[in-house]
Amino acid sequence: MKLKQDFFEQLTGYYQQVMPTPLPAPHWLLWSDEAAKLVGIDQPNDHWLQVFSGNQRLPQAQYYAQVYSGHQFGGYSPRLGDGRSIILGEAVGAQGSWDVALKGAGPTPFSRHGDGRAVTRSAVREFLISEALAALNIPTTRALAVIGSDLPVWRETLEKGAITVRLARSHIRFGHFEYFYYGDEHRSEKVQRLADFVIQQHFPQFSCDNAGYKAWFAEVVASTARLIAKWQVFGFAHGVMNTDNMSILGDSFDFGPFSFLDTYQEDFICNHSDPEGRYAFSQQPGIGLWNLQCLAQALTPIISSDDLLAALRQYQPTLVQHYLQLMGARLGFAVPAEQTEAEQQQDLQLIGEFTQLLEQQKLDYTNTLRQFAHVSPDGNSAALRDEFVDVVKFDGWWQQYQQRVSKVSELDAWQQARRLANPKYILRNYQAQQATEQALAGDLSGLQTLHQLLKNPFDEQPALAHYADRPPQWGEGLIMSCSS
Ligand SMILES: Nc1ncnc2c1ncn2[C@@H]1O[C@H](COP(=O)(O)OP(=O)(O)OP(=O)(O)O)[C@@H](O)[C@H]1O
Ligand SMILES: [Mg+2]
Repeated sequence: MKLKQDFFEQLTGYYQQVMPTPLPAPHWLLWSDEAAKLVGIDQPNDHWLQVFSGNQRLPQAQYYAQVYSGHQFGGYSPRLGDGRSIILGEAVGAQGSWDVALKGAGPTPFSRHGDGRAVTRSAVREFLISEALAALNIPTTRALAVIGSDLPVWRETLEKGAITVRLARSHIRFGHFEYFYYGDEHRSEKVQRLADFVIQQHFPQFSCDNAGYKAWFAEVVASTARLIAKWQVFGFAHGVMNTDNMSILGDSFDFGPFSFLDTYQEDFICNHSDPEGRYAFSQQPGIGLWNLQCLAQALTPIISSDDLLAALRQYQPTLVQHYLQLMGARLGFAVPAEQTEAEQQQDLQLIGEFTQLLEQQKLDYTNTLRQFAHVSPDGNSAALRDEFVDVVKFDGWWQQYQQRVSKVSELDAWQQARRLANPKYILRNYQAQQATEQALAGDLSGLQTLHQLLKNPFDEQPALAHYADRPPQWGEGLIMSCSS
């Protein structure tokens, strides 16, 4: 692994150096060959086990925790920072560079009252969802490995400590900009330096001047809109969309109480600490905009209000267009890039009526959509229709749908395209929970199977078909605690 230190060298004052606290008797729980390849590591061995558990210093690494702040559940927290994540530098890979971070590596100057650790349950969930989202083509940080230990860590009960080795194209969050905007007497200069760094590292097409800043922010708005469109399309609820968990590159970032929808439910809340549903599934698009508005405020020293507002106005149209194109692909009709508003409204209505039916009839979101791979839009709808209890309502919808879908000349190709747009497998919380309990009892096979399964979510994988079954009653729509 070849590391460079651009953030460390260029942004003194934006982090503090700190060494990991050794993790006693570490062992591998999970390893991603795909993620390892991104950073040029061949395989797990004892050297990497010692390095990633923080027990052995990697000579070419710097060890530091970044400072940031953020709006948490609507209120501003002026100083957060990496309280349990330590960054080693940027690994240079064939397809770009990746920050390498040890999440759960012990206290840092930003830990406040926390212990700097992560528990196995949450480290495993972060790993599985990172790799699962990547396989669904949803922009995300990646996970290289999870390292387990017997270190006692207290949450609601006594648990075991673990480290996720996280790879991120960048760890810079909206909250980084907020920290220097609200908290630094040299705010203009500090915000500008950070923006220059992001542009030079990730947006070489833009210059570091007024026109470049404006174009860059428009791109941040667009990538955030595209990301959240994808979450809505695949039924992914993030759960803690605080501005300190929003990546400046529009990648899914920080996985706590997240959940995919099992049964379709618009107002599904996956986070136990969010009783009012600020981050409910249906609220995500609006919260994405709210968060971008916070970022825009922090960028006022370098971008005019008019330019910021103009960029923010593109958020909703970008999100809607992206959402329609992807939902069109799932349902099997083409959505042109340029649609009139009336056409968009019609498509939104057709899709909305379908999801309403799913909600009314308490159907599984993923499994029902997968049935589009088994229907013929010109005729046989049985595979899909059989999912519904109230078939009369379904038939009404199907008639409208048939009018929207163009004549299908090659049914096999059409169905194959539906298979590639509608995953058979998603990460279901209860399955992660079961596999983690098994791993804590010493048997890693459940975790490995789940990891394998989620790498190829669109494949039938007949031997593992039971993973696509609806959850048992106890495991349906599990609401997760925030403690991790
Ligand atoms: N166990 C802990 N010890 C110290 N600090 C913590 C701990 N858990 C969370 N924090 C800090 O609390 C803040 C909010 O936590 P949040 O759960 O959003 O982040 P995280 O999961 O720790 O990390 P990241 O956002 O890097 O994925 C962050 O500053 C985080 O570092
Ligand atoms: Mg966080």
